[in-house]
Amino acid sequence: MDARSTLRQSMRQKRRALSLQQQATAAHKLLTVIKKLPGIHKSKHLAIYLPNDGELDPTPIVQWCWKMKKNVYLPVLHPLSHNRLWFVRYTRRTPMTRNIYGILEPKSPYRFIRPAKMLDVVLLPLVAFDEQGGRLGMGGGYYDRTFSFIRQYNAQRPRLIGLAHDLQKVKELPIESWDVPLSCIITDARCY
Ligand SMILES: Nc1nc2c(c(=O)[nH]1)N(C=O)[C@@H](CNc1ccc(C(=O)N[C@@H](CCC(=O)O)C(=O)O)cc1)CN2
Ligand SMILES: Nc1ncnc2c1ncn2[C@@H]1O[C@H](COP(=O)(O)OP(=O)(O)OP(=O)(O)O)[C@@H](O)[C@H]1O
Repeated sequence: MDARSTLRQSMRQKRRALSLQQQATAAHKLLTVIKKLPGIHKSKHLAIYLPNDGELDPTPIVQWCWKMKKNVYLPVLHPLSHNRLWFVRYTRRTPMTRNIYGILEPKSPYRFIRPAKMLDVVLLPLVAFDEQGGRLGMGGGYYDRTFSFIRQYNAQRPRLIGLAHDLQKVKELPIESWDVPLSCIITDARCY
């Protein structure tokens, strides 16, 4: 195994070891930090995710967005395009199904897709990060491929925000040429 996958395994194990109570506390602290982000109140279309594998739980943010009448979207594995994501509208009534990784996603997504370029904010889950902007995801390159247009066209939208538990911070990660730039990383403790 290379260094990246070894680190990925150990960090995933670390976050899975958190108790339900620790997860719930982290999720509520996260919402507090998110609400203070400049610009978040103006955003209308936010892509979020449903937690898997011990990830920092953004469901309080989903609830808050619904309450504030903001539109929430979830990543859906693209059925044709290799390792890319679609973003599909998510409401309390959306029928759900599990994807190949066992993660819940909206069923029959076709009617409610929003193009990635038309999202305001994307909250994406990280496996590890450093204070210099280096990051590690699950290894599929799904977000990198889907948002490669940001670097390509120097696009101002959407704003990508990485989410992770504070304990997923490492000293240094190499930045790869395909890594899409994040505007910040938010943990249960603070904003980097
Ligand atoms: N909550 C959540 N949703 C998400 C992501 C995510 O990281 N978190 N994704 C972000 O990309 C996409 C799914 N990507 C994923 C990539 C790999 C694995 C995974 O568990 N891989 C297995 C190996 C699976 C196999 O090859 O059969 C593993 O590493 O153990 C899960 C999700 C879209 N939705
Ligand atoms: N824009 C792209 N075009 C083609 N391949 C890409 C692109 N972005 C990433 N990849 C490939 O995807 C693979 C996974 O990348 P990496 O290990 O950085 O995943 P990751 O950090 O988990 O990404 P993500 O958080 O986006 O899922 C790499 O082998 C990389 O070559």
